[in-house]
Amino acid sequence: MSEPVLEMRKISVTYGGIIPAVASVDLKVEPGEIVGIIGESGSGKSTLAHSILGLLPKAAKVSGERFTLAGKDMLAADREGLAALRGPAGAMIFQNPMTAFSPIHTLGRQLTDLLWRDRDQTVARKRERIVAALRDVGIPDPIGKLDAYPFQFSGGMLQRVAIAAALLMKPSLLIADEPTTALDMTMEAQILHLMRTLRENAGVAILIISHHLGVIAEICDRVAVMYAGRVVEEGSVEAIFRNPRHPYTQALFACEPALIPPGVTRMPVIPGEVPRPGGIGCDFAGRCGFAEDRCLTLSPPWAPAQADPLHHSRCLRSAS
Ligand SMILES: Nc1ncnc2c1ncn2[C@@H]1O[C@H](COP(=O)(O)OP(=O)(O)OP(=O)(O)O)[C@@H](O)[C@H]1O
Repeated sequence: MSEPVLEMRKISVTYGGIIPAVASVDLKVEPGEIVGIIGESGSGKSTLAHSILGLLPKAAKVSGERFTLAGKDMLAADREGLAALRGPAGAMIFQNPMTAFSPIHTLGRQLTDLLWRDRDQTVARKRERIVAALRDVGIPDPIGKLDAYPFQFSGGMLQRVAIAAALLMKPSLLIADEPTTALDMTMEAQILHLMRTLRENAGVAILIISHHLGVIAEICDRVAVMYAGRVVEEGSVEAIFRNPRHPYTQALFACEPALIPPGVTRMPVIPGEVPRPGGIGCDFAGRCGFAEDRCLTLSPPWAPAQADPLHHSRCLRSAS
């Protein structure tokens, strides 16, 4: 079996203090796999994504047992080493594609700059690669677009260019942080279709973060649910959506507008706020409708579901 593109074992991240924003996370992404991360605001999704690409602020500390990206040891790498891995090992696309580009340079210039590593290639060869990448993501008249500026594109078209930019560097892992949140539904469907095509044609693995459960259900093979810096449930997309086991995952689904039954007129919310991790017992106990006394004092184990050993959750009720 081939090596995972990403492997994190007991990885924690702090922003300088002692309370972790990401706490002892285990996560694997296999080649060509699409893995989704869901969770409320503040649950640590972006911190996790930024740790993979060495994009955390200087004061942040990453620790744990094992952290590899495309076979490279991320725990052993210094800031320069992590920066060197950005591009060839992992690349990221963001919610707002406008922020990914400089407003004052043409796309041709900005995409050529990304190929600085390929010093032995002529300008003409780089141009050919850029035009091919833009064509691959469905940009019409790619040669004509090289002299255009970012503001001349719609949000959806610019997100396509951002994906082309990421793929130009042939990354093993593409990280997409809310890639369709700023787009309308038609554009969203096109971008999701594009990402699936890229996985099929280029074999790129994708880690996608989204608040939008419909996006996750549509595109992912596997899903990890984050709460207070931890992964509290993980399994195939079918397992998570058909049979969510953790009360937090169930609560997230109960708040998803598309899944609310007809006749319910008030939008449900999960009461309370995401706590900082590291307390005693289960981090969700204070907000959980099923909490028992033991949930306040015992740490829930990471336990597989009886019917599906690849579906895990971190809850005393589902473990017993
Ligand atoms: N630069 C930072 N310095 C200090 N703390 C931070 C920093 N960035 C994030 N945090 C804290 O880390 C925790 C996790 O935040 P993070 O942004 O990773 O969550 P998230 O799930 O991505 O949320 P959102 O969906 O709103 O982006 C939060 O408590 C947040 O306040």
